Amino acid sequence: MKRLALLSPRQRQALFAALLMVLLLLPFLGIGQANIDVAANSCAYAALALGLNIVVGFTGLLDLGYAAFFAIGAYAYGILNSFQLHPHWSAAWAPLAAIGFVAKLGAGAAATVHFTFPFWLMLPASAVIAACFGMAFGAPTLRLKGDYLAIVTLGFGEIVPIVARNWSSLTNGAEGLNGVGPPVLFGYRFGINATPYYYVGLGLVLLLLFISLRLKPSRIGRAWMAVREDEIAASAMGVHTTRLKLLAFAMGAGFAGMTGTFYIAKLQTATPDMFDLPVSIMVLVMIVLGGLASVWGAILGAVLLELLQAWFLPALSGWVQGLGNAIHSPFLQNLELTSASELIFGIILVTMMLYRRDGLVPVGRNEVRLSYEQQDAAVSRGAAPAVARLRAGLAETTADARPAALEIRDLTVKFGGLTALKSVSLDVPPSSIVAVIGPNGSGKSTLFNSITGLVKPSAGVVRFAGRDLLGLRPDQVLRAGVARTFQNIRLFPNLTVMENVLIGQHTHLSAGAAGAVLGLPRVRAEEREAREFVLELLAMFGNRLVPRIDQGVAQLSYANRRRVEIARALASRPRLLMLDEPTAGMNPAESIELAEQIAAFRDFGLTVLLVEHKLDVVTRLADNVIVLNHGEKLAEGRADEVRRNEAVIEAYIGRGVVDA
Ligand SMILES: Nc1ncnc2c1ncn2[C@@H]1O[C@H](COP(=O)(O)OP(=O)(O)OP(=O)(O)O)[C@@H](O)[C@H]1O
Repeated sequence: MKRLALLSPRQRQALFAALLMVLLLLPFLGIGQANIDVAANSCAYAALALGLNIVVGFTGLLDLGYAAFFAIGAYAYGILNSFQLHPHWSAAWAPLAAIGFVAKLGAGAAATVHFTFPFWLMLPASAVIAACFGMAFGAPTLRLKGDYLAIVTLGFGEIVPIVARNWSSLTNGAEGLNGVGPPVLFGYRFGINATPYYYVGLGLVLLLLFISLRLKPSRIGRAWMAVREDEIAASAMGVHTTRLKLLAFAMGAGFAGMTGTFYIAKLQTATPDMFDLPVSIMVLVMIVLGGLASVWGAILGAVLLELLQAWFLPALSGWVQGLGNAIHSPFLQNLELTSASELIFGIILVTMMLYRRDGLVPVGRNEVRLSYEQQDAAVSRGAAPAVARLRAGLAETTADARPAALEIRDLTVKFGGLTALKSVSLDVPPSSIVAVIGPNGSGKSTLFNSITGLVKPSAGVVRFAGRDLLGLRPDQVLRAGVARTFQNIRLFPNLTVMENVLIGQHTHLSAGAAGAVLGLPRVRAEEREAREFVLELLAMFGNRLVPRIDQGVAQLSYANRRRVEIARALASRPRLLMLDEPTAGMNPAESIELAEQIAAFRDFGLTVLLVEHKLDVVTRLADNVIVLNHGEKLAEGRADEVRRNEAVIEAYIGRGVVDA
């Protein structure tokens, strides 16, 4: 797999073309109908895996009831192209009959309607129907996280087959739908020959593969991954997390719905047990085996599991039974491993978790080897292009808005019985730097969280540029022009430096899922420009980050991670930048370097609110300092005044520091 990653894009394209050629010629290679059928089933599983990969792999939503959407797509087609529903014929049906969606069976008063909705129409229609169910189901449940979401989806996955089993008038209950019509293409009726189904399945996989590959590096794909990596940070960077989760859920459901239609058309029957829990688990195992979030991995996992079930398990049963005959063991003679697939899934899951968590085709990060020169820090202060663009962004937003002043009045935050902030008021004038200092637990982070919508204050007013921020979601606060960093660094650890900073531009980019899939020129131009801006922003830190642009942020030094977080916040082109202990973990030289960069931000018009423990940094930077203690404002003034304040010395600075 590593070798594959090393291939140039051209070599990869050639490899893909060769593979595609083999796949297209597969039915002519004399492999037999049974194996072509296995190949067609592999396509169905691969399509399912690609859909679940969007939900679980890209967005990190553990969905254990995915087969429900597969069932919905299957029954949608099955019901609308079979004899299951046969209402009495009336003239009202005539228009549908004219376009071939229904047929009249019998004559006179006994005539009934035979539903014959075409497969080719139902393929996209099922995607839409399943996606609608996905949204209806997701809207109330996607607020849940992790295990809770898994349990709710598990329930949904159980409910759908139960409904199918019991709503006999619609689904024919446990007996299942019979006589589901096969696809008809230009008068050719597919029948039971596996070959045409294989080609349809292959087409479906190619379509879904294309969509997945286009979405993954797009604005939407990045936002999904941001949600997966750190929902709070994603939201603070402007991602409307609920909407994106819903989109992922709907899209995954749509993929499954389409596959359901394909699968049922191929089998020409649908029974509820085809959509039970083991199917959801099987698809999950496929993407874990392939590598979560890995598009090619999902396909590989699906093919391997189908081959395992179709070839390996029957062969294994034969070997074991043969062994049973040889040693006269009735237990082994009767052992049927073909039905033991769930046991095998379990073994695969456990083995993957123990030995290869990233799956067979891990989502690789380039290991960037830096030259000696690149590793040697060349410090820069305020790279001109980024500054120019940030300044232009500020001018744009300030043109019709009021000055970027932050006003906080009587802000009170309570956590149960603990009052973290007591009636705190402060002002951050436009284009100034205000620092908040205070001992641990004095409420500094709570202040930041209240401003950015992460904590709900019990009373008070937070107004920025004349707009009330209280009650807004974190992404709305970002849209209002307020970006922040976190005390404990909340980057998206499995994404690269470039991807992290690109996510900062989420609200400034407009590409939706459709635009990204279609590769519209507007979207491509926007993406190119966004990447350029990232490079410009990173250049603000000299060569500390530029050579590391494709590195996963988890590999960066602590100080560099802080810089990426600042760049990510700046990427949103804020008017107020809130930095929570930006120099924590940096040595004195690095702290001063960063302090000068922050000063440069103010110089080009940004308003900065800063939490900082290093008093020399505060003194160097802050126009005004606010001291918090036990959630209350203890003092306020210029840094030198505050440093001499007796109460501040007592509560925070300590006499030793001042005397020294
Ligand atoms: N989500 C929460 N639930 C309950 N208590 C909280 C919560 N967040 C903060 N607190 C409490 O509120 C008080 C203020 O915490 P906060 O993190 O704002 O302090 P801080 O000044 O940022 O401290 P530090 O410098 O250690 O980060 C502390 O007593 C803390 O334990």
